[in-house]
Amino acid sequence: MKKGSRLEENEAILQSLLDDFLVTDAKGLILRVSHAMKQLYGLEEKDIIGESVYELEKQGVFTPIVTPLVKEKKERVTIIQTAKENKKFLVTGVPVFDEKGRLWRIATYSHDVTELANMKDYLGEMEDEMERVKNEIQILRNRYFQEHGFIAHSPEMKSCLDVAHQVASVDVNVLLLGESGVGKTQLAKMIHQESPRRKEPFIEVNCGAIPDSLFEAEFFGYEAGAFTGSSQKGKIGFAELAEGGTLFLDEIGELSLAHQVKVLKFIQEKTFYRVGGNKQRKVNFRLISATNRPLEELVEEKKFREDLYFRLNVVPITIPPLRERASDIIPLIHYLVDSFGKKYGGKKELEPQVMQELCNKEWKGNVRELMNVLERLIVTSSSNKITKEHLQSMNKKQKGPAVFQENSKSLTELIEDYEKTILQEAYIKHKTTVKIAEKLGTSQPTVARKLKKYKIN
Ligand SMILES: Nc1ncnc2c1ncn2[C@@H]1O[C@H](COP(=O)(O)OP(=O)(O)OP(=O)(O)O)[C@@H](O)[C@H]1O
Repeated sequence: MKKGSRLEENEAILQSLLDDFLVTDAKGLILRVSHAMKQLYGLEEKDIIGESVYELEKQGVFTPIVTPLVKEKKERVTIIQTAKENKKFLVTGVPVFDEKGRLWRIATYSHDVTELANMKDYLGEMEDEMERVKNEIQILRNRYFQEHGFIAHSPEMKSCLDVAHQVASVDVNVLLLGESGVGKTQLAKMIHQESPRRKEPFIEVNCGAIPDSLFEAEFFGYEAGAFTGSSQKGKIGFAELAEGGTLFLDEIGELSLAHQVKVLKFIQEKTFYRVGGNKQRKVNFRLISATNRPLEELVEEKKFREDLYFRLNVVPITIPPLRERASDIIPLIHYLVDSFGKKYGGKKELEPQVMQELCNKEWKGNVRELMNVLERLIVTSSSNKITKEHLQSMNKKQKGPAVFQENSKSLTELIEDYEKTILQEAYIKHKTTVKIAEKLGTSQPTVARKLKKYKIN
């Protein structure tokens, strides 16, 4: 190929490049440009040949320029440049050296990235907007939960609430797991409140509190005169009461195997017969169940039916014990002190040491125990400030049997005090009368009577 035609070929290649191509000398004087210059920057070739890029930068044609950076670094440099009409260019400057290694030319090519930059800005704005909306939702949600008396500051509790929130709108079976007093019932109520069934009933059935022999009659109801001692009018059971709403089966782990079969059939078919009745009844409800027992272990031990477990366990939510979510304790204390203060007509305040001590407790009975302690502290303190001494004296009273003191209470009163303390502790731990009776080796009616007597609930 002849020398002339090689040059022509180079020129043709250069001009065919869609991107702008510009060559300056070492001082930044423009020697050559491609035709795309007009299309991209709106500049005529004849107007800028011989011009200095520094001058064009001053005039605001494009800024910043890559030339000084290439001169300084003596290597390829890429920058984002802004031109008129806020166009954005990705500009790369390449140094060309003479045979002595001195900077001779700077070749620059630019690529229009306006659209890309706009997209990036848009994306950035969208991300900011999303962040803002997310924060707003979080604030609204916190406010909603706070208004409904549900404190959730810890990440663990927040993630429980997130799942609860997600499943509230669909009729999926939810199984709430966690120790006694962690807030399972409260969460079940909130799921109901956020569900489309909120205007319909929320029927709570404490499976552990209904004596085995009465379960069917209580759960499915019975027809008039169905059995000796039954009401003449018959009775509607929990199953029927839940029509249209949410049926909350609390303490489901306490159900006997025989009743598990019946409940499973009922959950699957959503139909039932009242005791002594022959009319099949249909009911439409959403099911939430809860237990503080390790259901999986019970299944392995064949104490809980696997098929029922799978039915219930569609969406499990495990609420961690209070001791594992320390960041909930202080907000809970503030909330409870405030609401008990209002209930008992006086604003109370905890001394910092009391706060410290409460934060360090193990809270085996979880939020219920914390509530009981704060309620007792508030009710029994005569001053507005609850002190460490007050807490200690209350703990002492709770701990052991009272010892004999001159002019102390009568023996009956002392025994009653002690009995009350035992029942309070047992109630915090086991909640149901059936369970308490079992643990204390007494009958369920006795426990129910004594709880009533001592106003423990
Ligand atoms: N996060 C919370 N914020 C405010 N109050 C709470 C919270 N969690 C629980 N409580 C309160 O603590 C008490 C016990 O909660 P709840 O009855 O829901 O516990 P539970 O897990 O269902 O207990 P159990 O297994 O013994 O039935 C209730 O009075 C409830 O309102």
